[in-house]
Amino acid sequence: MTGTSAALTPPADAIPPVRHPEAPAPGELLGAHYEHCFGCGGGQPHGLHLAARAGEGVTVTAEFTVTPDHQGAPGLAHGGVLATALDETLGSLNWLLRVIAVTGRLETDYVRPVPVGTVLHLEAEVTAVSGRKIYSTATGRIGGPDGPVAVRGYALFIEVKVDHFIDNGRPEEIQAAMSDPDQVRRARAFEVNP
Ligand SMILES: CCCCCCCCCCCCCCCC(=O)SCCNC(=O)CCNC(=O)[C@H](O)C(C)(C)COP(=O)(O)OP(=O)(O)OC[C@H]1O[C@@H](n2cnc3c(N)ncnc32)[C@H](O)[C@@H]1OP(=O)(O)O
Repeated sequence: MTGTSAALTPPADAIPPVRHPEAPAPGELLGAHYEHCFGCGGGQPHGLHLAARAGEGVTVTAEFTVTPDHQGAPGLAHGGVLATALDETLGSLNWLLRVIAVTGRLETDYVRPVPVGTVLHLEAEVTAVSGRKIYSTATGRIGGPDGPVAVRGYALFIEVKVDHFIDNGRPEEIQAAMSDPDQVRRARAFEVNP
């Protein structure tokens, strides 16, 4: 059974997404948005280390290898970890719009169990934009990029300003991030770009 809630149906006045002219070229790795991100950061030993790559239009592909740290049942990936992989992949799409956005709603279908040692091949696209609301979908396959579908995700991201993080994050991490000029420059550049 699949299907999404009404909250994930774009309104009638939604428009197709527009790839930002300075978005990374198709095929380019996007890199981590934050070193300590559980989804993509290199500084998280048990994190997903998910690597996303720009695709054509407003699409990305990504890969994530399930390790023993990611188990729920013996030898199988935890559903919450798979949701994280979907969330991270969907979130990376906003890089191509050059917009800072956070997940407002995420819905998932779990179609097949995902064993430890599996590479989850993900693809995602933005389907519509309405003001600050960004609608997107993702699919995760096992056994190769054209293998059987294991998970699907449907999301609504909401555009925010950098202040969202500054106002709500724990001061220790915010101060560390603010003292990283690359992190601040990138975030501010995204914020002011039309
Ligand atoms: C130095 C610092 C460096 C910083 C460097 C940053 C790097 C870039 C990091 C990115 C990180 C990504 C990481 C992976 C993606 C996550 O995992 S993000 C983390 C998980 N998400 C969150 O923590 C978000 C928590 N929620 C919130 O903060 C607030 O609810 C939100 C989402 C910002 C919305 O609040 P708001 O701005 O007050 O907006 P609001 O008016 O409530 O809603 C706007 C619209 O969205 C709709 N909406 C909002 N929520 C929902 C919902 N759940 N369902 C349906 N509709 C909704 C509203 O109905 C409204 O619709 P309209 O009335 O406009 O038609």
